Amino acid sequence: MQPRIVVYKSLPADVLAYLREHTHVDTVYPEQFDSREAFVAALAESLTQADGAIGASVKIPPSMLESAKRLRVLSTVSVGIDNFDVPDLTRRGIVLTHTPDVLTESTADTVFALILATARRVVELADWVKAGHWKGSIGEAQYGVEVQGKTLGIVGLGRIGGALARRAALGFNMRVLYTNRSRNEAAERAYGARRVELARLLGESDFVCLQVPLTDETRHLIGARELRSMKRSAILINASRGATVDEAAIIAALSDGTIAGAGLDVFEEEPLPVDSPLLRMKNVVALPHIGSATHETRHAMARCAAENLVDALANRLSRNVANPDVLKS
Ligand SMILES: NC(=O)C1=CN([C@@H]2O[C@H](COP(=O)(O)OP(=O)(O)OC[C@H]3O[C@@H](n4cnc5c(N)ncnc54)[C@H](OP(=O)(O)O)[C@@H]3O)[C@@H](O)[C@H]2O)C=CC1
Ligand SMILES: O=C(O)C(=O)CO
Repeated sequence: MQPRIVVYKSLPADVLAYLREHTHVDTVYPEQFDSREAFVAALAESLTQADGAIGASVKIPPSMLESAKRLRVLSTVSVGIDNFDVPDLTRRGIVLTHTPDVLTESTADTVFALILATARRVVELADWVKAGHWKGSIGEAQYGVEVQGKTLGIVGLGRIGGALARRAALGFNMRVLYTNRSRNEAAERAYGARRVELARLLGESDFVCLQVPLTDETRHLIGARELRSMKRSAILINASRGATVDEAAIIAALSDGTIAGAGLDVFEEEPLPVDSPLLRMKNVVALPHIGSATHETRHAMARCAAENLVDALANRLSRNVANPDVLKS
């Protein structure tokens, strides 16, 4: 008998067809429900009958799994795994798979787009032109700051951080500093990246980019104190998860000139509430969590997650397992 799965995010037709070839598919999509609560309740109910599930952007806490006695595999269409309690999944014997690598380059592009957009005030000035304010030669009031030759601090130099370091060092002749718990020797060799303490990175960088996973250790890693230790001319870029930064602290720091600007792809609450002060700040470029959002990358992520699920259900997956300890039990 084919394993039974729940698909809780719409997937490209060919990926869904692939899943239907190998499994019995049930679907529960957010857009079918009037409220988020109703969707989550329906998902929890369908997990009770499922061997596996595939989707993204939904928190799946232990409480949702109490009655999911058959569940063996959760496949997230993302590299980030902060929607799950990973040790709890391991205790339950549930394999968690994710999609590293396939989104690395497109996400690094988004980060670099935020660096350039904030430094050169691209969004603010494009809006200024559209509003009919361009009536003569531009002057200092419209100048931005240089990116090339500056110092880039990467908090979390892993796969995406490495692709960012490559763009910065080889494309823009930037000096690269980073903080990781362990050294990234490949990035040190290839891009001259230098591992330093967070305090030094914050104090010396012109652009501080967060690319750490969201964990208990990294939640609110950047708060009021850290923002105060940055240069007043510095720009903060966050394309990791909103909660790696204390959003109230960043709003205060941007309002009082503690830092010069921010490029944000992720927020503590998503979608960003329409009354967020961030939306009224000229020195903020806010994006709707588009780090990996190209047609090509999103398709590759869906395909990767589907293959992860099918292979894990067949007990033949050794790649892309976020809790490899589960395979030992
Ligand atoms: N905006 C978007 O759309 C996207 C956002 N993301 C986010 O980016 C994150 C990173 O992805 P990816 O580069 O593939 O992941 P990697 O695991 O390759 O890189 C993460 C890096 O963070 C470092 N790190 C982890 N914990 C800490 C810590 N406590 N202190 C300092 N450094 C730490 C790791 O080094 P070490 O272990 O040595 O500390 C590692 O170098 C994802 O988890 C996701 O949240 C990813 C894709 C798209
Ligand atoms: O993969 C992730 O973790 C994302 O945030 C979306 O690509």
